[in-house]
Amino acid sequence: MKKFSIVIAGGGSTFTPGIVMMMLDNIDRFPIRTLKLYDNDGERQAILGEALEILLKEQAPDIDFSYTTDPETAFTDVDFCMAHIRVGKYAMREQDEKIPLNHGVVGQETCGPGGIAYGMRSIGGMMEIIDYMEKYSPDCWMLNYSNPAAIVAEACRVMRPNAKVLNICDMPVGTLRRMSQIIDKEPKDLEVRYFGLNHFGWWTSVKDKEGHEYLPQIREYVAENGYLTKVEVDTQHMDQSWQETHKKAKDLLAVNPRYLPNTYLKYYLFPDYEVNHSSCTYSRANEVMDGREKTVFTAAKKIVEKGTAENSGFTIDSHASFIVDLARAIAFNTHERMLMIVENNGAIANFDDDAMVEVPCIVGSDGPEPLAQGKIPAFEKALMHQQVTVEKLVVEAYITGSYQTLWQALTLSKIIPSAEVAKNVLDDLIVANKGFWPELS
Ligand SMILES: NC(=O)c1ccc[n+]([C@@H]2O[C@H](COP(=O)([O-])OP(=O)(O)OC[C@H]3O[C@@H](n4cnc5c(N)ncnc54)[C@H](O)[C@@H]3O)[C@@H](O)[C@H]2O)c1
Ligand SMILES: O=P(O)(O)OC[C@H]1O[C@H](O[C@H]2[C@H](O)[C@@H](O)[C@@H](O)O[C@@H]2CO)[C@H](O)[C@@H](O)[C@@H]1O
Ligand SMILES: [Mn+2]
Repeated sequence: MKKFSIVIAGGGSTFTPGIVMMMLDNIDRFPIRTLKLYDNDGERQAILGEALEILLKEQAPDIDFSYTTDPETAFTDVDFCMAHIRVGKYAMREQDEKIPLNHGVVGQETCGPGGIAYGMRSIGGMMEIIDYMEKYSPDCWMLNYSNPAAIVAEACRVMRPNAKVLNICDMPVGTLRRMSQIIDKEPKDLEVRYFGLNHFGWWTSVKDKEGHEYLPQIREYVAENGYLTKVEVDTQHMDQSWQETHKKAKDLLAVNPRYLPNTYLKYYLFPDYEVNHSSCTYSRANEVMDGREKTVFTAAKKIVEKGTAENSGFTIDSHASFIVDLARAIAFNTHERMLMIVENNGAIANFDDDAMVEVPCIVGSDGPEPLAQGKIPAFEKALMHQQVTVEKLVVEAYITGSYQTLWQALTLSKIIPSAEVAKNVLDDLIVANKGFWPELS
């Protein structure tokens, strides 16, 4: 079988060790000859790079491993770029969450003003790595899960329409795993129908391969418990705040029992509840810095200190195996059915063609082919239209440098109560994001 050359962009990410371990776990399905880490923060990346070098020498000595901050070295001779960059890192995520909260507005990584601020930072970073990929390895595909994926995907559509970038999110994968636990099945036994935007959608069907529909059974469970399951396989997302998120799906279902909701809809439908249950001084960014970031970087330092990765704290991020499924779909034309963020073009019959939507696709060597999801009802359609317009305005504001357009984007966000609050939040975000956003006028 062909062996592939991979670069991980955002090599210093908290997810890098888990994803490398997951790739090693899948090496028979997806052989690797070269693995490179690329980051623009050499110091942060080196901590993980040194540890992974030791681990790979022990567990996969045939793989040519390296880490670099030099784009040419990183992007030359690569087949796939797995991209998970966070422009501004956790320090800026903290600002994205706390600035809106100080104005009484939801502060969240990818939704509402936090997501808009993050989007304005991510667009430049993403275009930069896409350009490196196209310059040094024109045949390479980028599998992107850098956030905010909805805004990044729209920016790719407008700014790099021909680039080989596939935008994907792990949330539908994680939620399907919870659903499969609820009905005592395996995710691979199930086939779903789904429509929406990234972090903003609904499952309309969950069937087994024989065609049995499980949506009513799952709905009954979610109406009582949300997606909180009894057997926990996802240790990372059992922090208190994530438990609350999974539970809150119960209230989302009460508003709209027709379909099964994406958990992040809670930020749009229950913003007042979210603000009342958030802390302006200790947000999710703090939870992650004190949790996942500390755990991963402490484990890396220990490996380097001991000179061995035996019994190391690095764990396989097995839920991320969808990344290998996606790479295999492209490399081996497997026609895997996956939820992807793609240009609508009729997949949702009564929604704008040029909207970036999240729908099931069949993925082969030429990329994703969206599956038709038919017409959607008025309630979901109106919510989606409002949100997708926010995402489009953010990209327009980035390109034109228009303060007015970004103010409109914030004003239109369902999470923000008025144009006045939108302006106050925007003015604080501009100060905090100096050097990361284009100058607005
Ligand atoms: N879509 C999904 O399903 C999903 C799931 C989990 C995480 N994520 C995303 O993955 C990314 C990484 O998350 P994390 O929590 O591990 O963040 P992190 O801060 O630990 O890692 C991100 C890394 O990106 C680097 N970086 C920033 N800008 C860069 C640039 N222009 N070029 C190269 N490297 C750059 C940073 O230096 C940092 O080392 C985030 O965008 C996060 O939102 C997405
Ligand atoms: O707050 P964080 O940094 O821990 O997570 C934010 C990410 O959350 C989503 O991904 C979750 C997924 O929903 C859950 O089921 C589980 O499997 O873990 C994932 C994160 O590893 C979301 O899709 C991402 O875009 C967010 O970055
Ligand atoms: Mn996501």
